[in-house]
Formats: sequence, structure tokens, C-alpha cells
Amino acid sequence: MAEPELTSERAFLDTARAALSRMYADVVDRDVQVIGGEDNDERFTNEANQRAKQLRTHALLDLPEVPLFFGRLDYEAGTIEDLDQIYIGRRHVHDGTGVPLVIDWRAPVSVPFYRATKSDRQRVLMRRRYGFSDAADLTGFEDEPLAGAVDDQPDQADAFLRAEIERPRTGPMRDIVATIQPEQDDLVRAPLHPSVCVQGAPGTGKTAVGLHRVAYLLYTERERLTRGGVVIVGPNKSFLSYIRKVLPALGEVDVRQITIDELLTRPAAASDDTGAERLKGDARMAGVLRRALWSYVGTPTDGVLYSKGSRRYRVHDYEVVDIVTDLRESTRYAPGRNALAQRIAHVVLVRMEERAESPDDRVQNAVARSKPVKEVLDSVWPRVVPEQVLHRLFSDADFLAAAAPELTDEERTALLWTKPPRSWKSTKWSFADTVLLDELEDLIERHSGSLGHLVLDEAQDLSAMQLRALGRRCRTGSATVLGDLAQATTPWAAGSWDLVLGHLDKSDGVVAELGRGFRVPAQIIDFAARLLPEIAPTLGKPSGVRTVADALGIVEADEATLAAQVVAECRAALAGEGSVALIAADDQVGQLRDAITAAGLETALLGETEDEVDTVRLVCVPATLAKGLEFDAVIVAEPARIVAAEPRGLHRLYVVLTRAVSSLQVVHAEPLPGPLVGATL
Ligand SMILES: Nc1ncnc2c1ncn2[C@@H]1O[C@H](COP(=O)(O)OP(=O)(O)OP(=O)(O)O)[C@@H](O)[C@H]1O
Repeated sequence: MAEPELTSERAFLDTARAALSRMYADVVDRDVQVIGGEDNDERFTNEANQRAKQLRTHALLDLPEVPLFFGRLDYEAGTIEDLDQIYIGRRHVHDGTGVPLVIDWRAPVSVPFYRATKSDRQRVLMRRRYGFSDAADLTGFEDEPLAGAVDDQPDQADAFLRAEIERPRTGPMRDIVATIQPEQDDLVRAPLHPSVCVQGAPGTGKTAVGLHRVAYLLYTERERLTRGGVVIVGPNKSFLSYIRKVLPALGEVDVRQITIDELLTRPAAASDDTGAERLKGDARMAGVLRRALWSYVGTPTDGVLYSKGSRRYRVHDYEVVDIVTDLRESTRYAPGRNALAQRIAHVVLVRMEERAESPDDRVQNAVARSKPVKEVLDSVWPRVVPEQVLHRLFSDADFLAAAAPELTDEERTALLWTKPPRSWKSTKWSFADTVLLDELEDLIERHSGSLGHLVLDEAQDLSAMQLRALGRRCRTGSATVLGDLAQATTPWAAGSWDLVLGHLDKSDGVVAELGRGFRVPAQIIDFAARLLPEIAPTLGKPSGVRTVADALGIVEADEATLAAQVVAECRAALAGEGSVALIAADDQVGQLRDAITAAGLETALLGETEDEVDTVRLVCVPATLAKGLEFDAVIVAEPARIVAAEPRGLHRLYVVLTRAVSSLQVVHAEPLPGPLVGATL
């Protein structure tokens, strides 16, 4: 690579940096227009302007460890006005006079960076990719000529991709914006509607695609999305902590990343056994709750007698019956109650008119709020809160039986509390209960507002009732659903993407599949895939894009030497570069952590504190927290124990075995689970 050219590229990087700081300073210095006045509208506008400025400043902050550009396209002359060459980066940088220095990767002119090939070069003459040090210093570049007789050149894109994947990991997940692959790019740039659902084997880039898709949609549909908001739902806090820096690195700082229980409004304070939890997540519960709620509406036996002065107006019992029959289940519960009051009042009004009176709307409202009408409402259509209904459902066997004819006797028994809490006010609800309460709340009063876009990661694990709760939070928005059916570890998992989309109320969603595994070396994928015929027989075997020498090792120990062997493997892994994880069954990981610490190695237990992954090279990971994470080197202890720990233990093992980027060592004293026996390394 020509030294003068590298020098001039570095100089250009400095110029772009200086321009970005100028853009930043301009926004900081610019006064936010303040509208006078103190009413709500004015206050809202002033706050919104202030917030917009804050977000813009935040987005323009030069992150020292994130290079400002990563590629360059040299176009045929005349392809783009005034520019034959564009630098592509994470955000747009201009020189202050309107001349772009760095073009946002999401802009249409950047697309050929990801899509142009030698046979379809899209007017691109040459693609340049830059290499950077960890401190974001430009260390080199590689050119990929697309024009002319270039067919015999080695595929530089693959070499670059491989180098990028194998760059040792320190801290949280990085963006992949420099090396998004064409099949991923299709999904990243798919339009906002319809919703997209991505099935993909471990390490095919689903999470990466979801995050880049959010950044892309915020670029193309910013106004629409910011109005409703964008939320990413992940499986747990450790996972969210792991992905938290990707979007800010792409300049997007206003996206909520939360777990589903944080999205629902009620906190959980109790737990269920697995049987009850599975049942409470079942789609049939939607019908049970609907019937339970509507059973509060009774059949009127009395009419209404409304008096005004000396006059009396009667609404007959059969008239009230007709109104209730008409309203029942044709509207939500609370508006139905209001409508009943109004319809009774309307009959009273008609009676008044029959007597040549001329009442107006105010009279109708007064009648609707009057005592006799209220008495009928309270007896026929009482006010209820979700907690009251659910408390009765789980403590009153007859009430449950009437509401749940589709459940078996055993299922109903599993739902009933053995010791019902005294009242709904003092009940401690489980997480699955809070999802049911959410459903009831929506049956009573429609959930208002809609997110602009919702991303569900590890969506294969969500129950039907959870999916319904999520779906009603983005009724008019769209969703990106990411997951792998083979990694479904919850007993209540829906089991098919069509069902998942149906429960979300996004049946028009398009299901796509990613098949190339980037994270995991081929030998490790092949090893883990031995589990697939048992855990997901309908899924094809994933392919690994890389092989890595000595990527997989199986170490036999005995009970007495297991911990020492694990320590030895951890020590060996630490001698290499990057992040290391020991993954073991939840009830064994603490004891192995103690052995590692006693041997003088620094480590942290994932889940114990928030930011362990950032600060310590060797992390001890309980098997149930491994989902979605990755490490350069992984040591898995005692697979049989991971399998035995839960009903879907083999699925869990599949997750655990597919976390390594470069090396996986399996240490065991108990026999390996059946499908893994006899694997050749
Ligand atoms: N195009 C790419 N360029 C560079 N790295 C990539 C690319 N695609 C994926 N990767 C890397 O592969 C790894 C796996 O990606 P990701 O976590 O998104 O996969 P996943 O499909 O969500 O996996 P899992 O099912 O295990 O959660 C990450 O390190 C990611 O950065």
C-alpha cells in the first residue's frame, strides 16, 4: 500500500474529524428557540425543542473508539453530481459549506458498498476498505477493483469479513456496519411495513441485523418512528448490556432497550411452577380471560325509574335487557359500561320528548350519571379492575370452570391457588400473571398509543400471551422479530414463526431465513448441530463460513479433577487474546467460579453485577444467561448437567455450545449427552 496515499487518507480522516467537531459545536452554540407563555402547549414545544437539541448533540459526539468512516467507493465519472469518490461512515459529515465529506452508510449512494459485485458493479470502479486500530487510528486500506479484468483476484471481501469477525472481543458487542453481507443488507433495508421475522441459526447475525435495521429505519422514517418510539426487547439485562453500544456507535441514541417485564407496567413479586407458567402463557388464556371478564355483566331484572320534579320516566326491564344484549362484547368492557348509561339515558330522553319536553345533551348526561341509572350499572355491569378478575379466576374453582371450558380438569387445577390470597389487593402476582393482567386491562379499556417499531430478539422464547401484550403495544407500528426455533428454551415457546406473528397480530409479516453462521467456526457448528435432529428436526443444518484450526476440544475429567481441569482450560484460554467465558449449569457455576478465583485468576459471575463483560476478561456464565452472548474462547463444563437442569436442557446446551468465536473446550466428568457421543474432532 502506497505510503503517501495512506498519509493522505489519514489527513482526510483528520479533516472529517475537525468537521464533525465543528458540526457539534454549531449545535451546542445554537440557542434553542423558546416560546413565551406557560400553558401546556408552549411548555411541551419548548421541552421538545430542548430535547431535540440534546439528542442531536449526543448523536454528533465523536466517539474516540469509533472510526468516522470505514469505506470508500470510487464511482465512474458523472455517476454522482460533483463527486467521483465517496467516503462511507456511520453518519453524515459535511464541511460546513454543504459539501459532504462522509456519507451515511444508510444513504442510497452507499448501497453499492454492500451490494456491488464484479458482475454487477453498479457503476463502481473500486471499493476501498479501511483498517483501524482499537484507538480508531487508520492503519491501512485494501482496494477491491470491480472494473476491468479482475476475475482472478482473491476474494478480498471474505478476508476482510473474517478479520473483522476474528478481531478479539473486549467489552460489549460492536456494530458490523463495515461488513454487512448482502443477505443481511436485504433485511436491514427492508421497508418499515410489513413486519419482518428472521429465523437464523446461532451467529448468523440476527441481533446485528435487528440493530442495524433500527438505525436504517430511523434514517428513512425518522419522523414516523420517533413519534411512536422504537423499543428493542431482549431476553435479560446481561444481553441488553452486551448490545447497548451498537446503536449509539451508529449515531442513534434515542432507542429504548428493555426486557419484556420492564415494558409491562406491573412489577412481579411471585413465581409460578413451570406447569402453571406454561399454561398462563398459553393462547387459550385469551379466551378464558375474555369469558371471565364478561361474566361480570349480568342479566337485568329491573328497569329504571327516573324522577325529575314530580315527573317519572320508566325504562322497562326488557328495554335494559335489549341494550345490554346489544352492547355485550361488541365493545370493550369500560366503554360498554359508559354506553349502557348513555343508552338508558337516551330512552329517558325519548320519554321526555314523548311528553313534549325538549331536553338537550346536558340532560342526557345528567340522567346517565343519576342514582337510579348508577344502581342498574353497578348491579348489571359493575366496574372491575384486572386484579379482581384474575384473583377470582385463580381462587374460585366454579368461576374458573365456567370461564375455561377449553382447559382440562388437570389444567384448571394447576391454575388454582392452593392457598388463595385473602384479597386481590394483597395478592403478589407472578410475571406470567402480570401478562394476564395486561390482557385483562386491554379487554377493559383498549391499550392506547402505538410504538413506531418494535424489535423482539430471541423471540422464539416468548409465550403467546407475552406476544399478544407486545403486539398491542405496536398496533399500528411494525415489528422486527428475531430468533431461532432451535434455541427455544422456554416450555411455553410458540414453536412456529407463523404462530408468533399471529399472536403479535402481524400475520402479514414476512419470514426470512439467515443460513450463514459468522460467529461460530464450522467444526463447532457441526458439533452442536448433532443436537438438531432431536431439538428442531425441521430446521436445516447451519453452515459456518469459517474454519479455525483446533477450534474444538473435548476434555474428559473425573469428578475430583473437573474443577482443576476447568481452571487449566481457563488459564490456557487467557493466554490467547480476547474474551473468555466459562459456561456451566446455574447450580454449578458458582462452585467453579470459586475454584477459578482460588487459583488466582480474576473473574466475575455474569448476572451478579451490571458491567462485568466490559471489565473482566474471564466471565463465569450461568447457562441460562448465555443466550445471545459470545466470547472469543468458551469453556463449557459438564454438558450433561446443563441438559438435566431443565425440561428443554438439550436446547439450552445447543445455545451454550454456540457462543464461541474461535475456540470451544468441553470439559466433562459425566458421560456426554447421547447425540454428542462419538463426534470426531
Ligand atoms: N456481516 C458481518 N460482519 C462482521 N461480523 C458479523 C457479521 N454478521 C455477524 N457478525 C458477527 O457474528 C456474531 C454473531 O452475530 P449475532 O450475535 O448478531 O448473531 P445471532 O444470529 O443473533 O446469534 P444468536 O442466535 O446466537 O443470538 C457477532 O459478533 C457479529 O458481530
